[in-house]
Amino acid sequence: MVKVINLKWEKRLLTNRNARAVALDTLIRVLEKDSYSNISLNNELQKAHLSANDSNFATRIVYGTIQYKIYLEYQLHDLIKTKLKEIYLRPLLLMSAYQIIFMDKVPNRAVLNEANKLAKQFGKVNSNGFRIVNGVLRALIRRRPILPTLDNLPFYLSVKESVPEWLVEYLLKHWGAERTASILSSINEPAKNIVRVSQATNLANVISEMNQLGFNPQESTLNLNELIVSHGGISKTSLFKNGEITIQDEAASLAVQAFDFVGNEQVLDACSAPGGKTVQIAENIPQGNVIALDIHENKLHLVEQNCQRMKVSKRVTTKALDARNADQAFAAGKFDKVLVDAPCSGLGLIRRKPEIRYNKKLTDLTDLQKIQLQILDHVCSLLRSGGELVYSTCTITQEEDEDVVKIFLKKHPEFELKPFKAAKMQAPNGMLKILPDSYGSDGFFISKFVVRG
Ligand SMILES: C[S@@+](CC[C@H](N)C(=O)[O-])C[C@H]1O[C@@H](n2cnc3c(N)ncnc32)[C@H](O)[C@@H]1O
Repeated sequence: MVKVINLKWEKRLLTNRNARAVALDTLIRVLEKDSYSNISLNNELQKAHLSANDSNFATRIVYGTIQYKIYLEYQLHDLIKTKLKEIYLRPLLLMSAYQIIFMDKVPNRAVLNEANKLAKQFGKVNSNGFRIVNGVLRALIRRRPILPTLDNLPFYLSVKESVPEWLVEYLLKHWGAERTASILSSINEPAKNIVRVSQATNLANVISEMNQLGFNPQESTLNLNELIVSHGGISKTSLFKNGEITIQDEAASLAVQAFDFVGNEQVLDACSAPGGKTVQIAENIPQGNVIALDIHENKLHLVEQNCQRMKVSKRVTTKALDARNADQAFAAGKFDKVLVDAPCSGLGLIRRKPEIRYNKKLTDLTDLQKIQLQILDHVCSLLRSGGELVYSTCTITQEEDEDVVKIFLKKHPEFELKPFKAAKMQAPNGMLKILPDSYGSDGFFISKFVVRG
């Protein structure tokens, strides 16, 4: 494999070795102990006190290794001739393979040297782990990356895009070979840095300030108040701290825009944490109120923090409640609008959260469908006649999206789908599905209902 070697990078990497140890510690937790990547990485970064560059380097190794786990395992599989007994070995081989194959600026000999040292540091006394690591990585460097043959398309795509085979088969069944390949390659692209500008703020002023700060904001294709910025770090700006902008995907924010607001409504946000859409609803109803539920009491402080920062707290009340009990807690017909942004498989978010792909299985889709339908069953009576119900998910599966709509309508013939316009998007049949390759946004589903007149 030919790599362009940047000597400045090499020197920096060799003098700052801790980044890789942080990455390895994190990956041991995530890959061998099923911990969450963001929590484990934050904990390890906090302990290590790395420079900003080294933190970025460790972060890239962790997320890249997780993102390409299946692909990397395939590269290493026939090079590993012995049982990997020590817990650090598999994560170390995977993260080293990631650097060799994907990080062009990192010289292979730096990867080898550092892997060697980490093997000695993490291995037991008298362990021969460093020899295994050395042998496998040298063999990998000699050989080019490989892929399975195309004869078995699901397996080929599973390895190539590092997505479990069941999910590839699912996509193939629903969208065919060409679209599946497009969806899969798009979810491995870097996620956009995207912000939503508060409706209480002047968009032109925000754009001008972002330009001054070097964020080079660009218009979103989907949405009016969303801006794509050139790089991360926006949450450190005063625009963010003062509640003029928030971080919200351009497809996700369409769900609230599917409502036709008057401005004084009573709204129920049935599944609200961390509160992105609660804030957005509150911005639309200067004389109204939102009740924001979540089953997990410990997540409600995120909703409250978000509302406070975005200066809409006065119009929001949070309440820990299983939405499946909402019809016992509130009077029938109390609300003008109800949003069910349901718990779901989250498969529309794979680009942002690479491990989602490994945590889900086919049966989850129907298990989640049951919960989604139960929530809808128990909130729909809370809507006043003429009120609007929006059901949305951050997934793209038929079971959790169109099938939920179909089953709900069958059980509740008093409801019908309502065509809607949300920012730059139209949903003439009352449903809008955005696949991750359509606009480079999250995959998202929105449906809107009204009580039949
Ligand atoms: C997709 S997230 C909501 C995201 C949120 N609407 C936003 O825009 O920030 C789904 C939320 O539903 C909550 N949840 C799951 N089951 C629930 C239930 N039975 N009742 C209420 N909330 C539930 C989860 O804790 C999670 O916070």
